[in-house]
Amino acid sequence: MSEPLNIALAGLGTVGSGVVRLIETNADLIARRARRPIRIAAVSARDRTKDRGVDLSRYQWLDDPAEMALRPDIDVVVEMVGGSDGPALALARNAIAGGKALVTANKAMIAHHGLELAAAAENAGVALKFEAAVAGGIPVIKGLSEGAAANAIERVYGILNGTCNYILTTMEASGRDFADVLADAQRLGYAEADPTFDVEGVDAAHKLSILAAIAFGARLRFDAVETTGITGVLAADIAQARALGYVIRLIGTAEIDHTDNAALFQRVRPHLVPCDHPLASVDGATNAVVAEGNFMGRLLFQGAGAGDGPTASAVVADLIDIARGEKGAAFSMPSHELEALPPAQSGHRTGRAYIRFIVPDRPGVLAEITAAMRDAGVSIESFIQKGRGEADGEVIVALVTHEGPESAVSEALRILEGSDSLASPPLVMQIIA
Ligand SMILES: NC(=O)c1ccc[n+]([C@@H]2O[C@H](COP(=O)([O-])OP(=O)(O)OC[C@H]3O[C@@H](n4cnc5c(N)ncnc54)[C@H](O)[C@@H]3O)[C@@H](O)[C@H]2O)c1
Ligand SMILES: N[C@@H](CCO)C(=O)O
Ligand code: NA
Repeated sequence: MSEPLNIALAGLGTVGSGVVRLIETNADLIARRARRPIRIAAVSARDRTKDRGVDLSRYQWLDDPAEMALRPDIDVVVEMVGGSDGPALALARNAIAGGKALVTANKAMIAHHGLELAAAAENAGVALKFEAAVAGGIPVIKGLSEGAAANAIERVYGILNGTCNYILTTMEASGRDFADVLADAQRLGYAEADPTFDVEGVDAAHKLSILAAIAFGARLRFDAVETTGITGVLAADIAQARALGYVIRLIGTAEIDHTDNAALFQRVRPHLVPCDHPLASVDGATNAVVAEGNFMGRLLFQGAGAGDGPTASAVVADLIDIARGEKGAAFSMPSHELEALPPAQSGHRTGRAYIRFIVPDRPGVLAEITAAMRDAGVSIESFIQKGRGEADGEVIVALVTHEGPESAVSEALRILEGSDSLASPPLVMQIIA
């Protein structure tokens, strides 16, 4: 068998210790499939004494991961520290500049600096791979950039954050509180170091921007993802949606808008999903990605989007590719060939929407809401008013619109803005077709 692929691991948390466990457990089959062994040459994390459930005594410990970039005996640096900038980015830049391949699970870093790192890797002639960064263990990057490579991708959308999906589906099944369920997701190792990235939709936006770049051959534009998280979703919304035949899921959607010149639409937002749609049965920390291509039709990728084992599986798959000598292009084509597409206007879009208001329980309120809808040209399909809401004297009013332009819904909400008939800003969720 050939020389081993020597790797250095930075970060030994949920993902890093999963990678050590996987490489140790499956060493033989990995060596056969990679046609050479994968050998851990050095490891580094903040705290050497911490019990991680893996025996690290046989690996060289580096107090400073920066050393990895300089060591001639290391072929690949595996970054599992996290954070868009700081030590992770410094390590990534130095590793590539030092001629090492880089494997990372860090979607925040790739979303912010992926184009720079890809260009640096191309110049240095080394691989940059990040399968674990999008939808954890699901090989969706490989699926899109290799399996679907012959297609023009028309749309890519799905459930991209395990923490939010775990929270929404657990709230749905148990009626438990948001905060209580979030604490569980953190305990299970699904949540980011800063869980606001999960619940505010930022983590899903990181992943969506990476997927969109690969799917459409577009320059990555994380800054242009329209992002709303799940913190505004009430137990009452979950119940209303259920009564109407839907569940609520945080969905990231990207597609090319051809209304004027080609533009890139990217949005993360809670959506209503019909109970018979494949995404409705995706629960817990499971992720699912749907990709629609002009020859392949609709593909559905589904699996564990977070957690040590599945994420490690994706990291080590990247290492096996590198061991086999497959460099590939980080975003499926050379970074300078990615097309610079402007962000699309969401008002061009059409569809049905759920709009929820919390209103004072007094005469005239419903009339004001329906008048605003009429004046903006929004046609209402159904309307639910539910008993007393959260606070005293307030009720929850939810409506579902007929198919129509999103710009009309925005106009209706603009008319209602600041009205004393609304106790708080309304929540709008699109309905997945
Ligand atoms: N947890 C998941 O399910 C999951 C899934 C996919 C991707 N990711 C990504 O993987 C990365 C790691 O996530 P995690 O959940 O394992 O995080 P974690 O907090 O469990 O582990 C981070 C590790 O990095 C080490 N570290 C922090 N600062 C360091 C520094 N300056 N130098 C050296 N080591 C340092 C910590 O000691 C720890 O070992 C993140 O980018 C995350 O977004 C996580
Ligand atoms: N925090 C992320 C981890 C996987 O990327 C999630 O909950 O999906
Ligand atoms: Na993946």
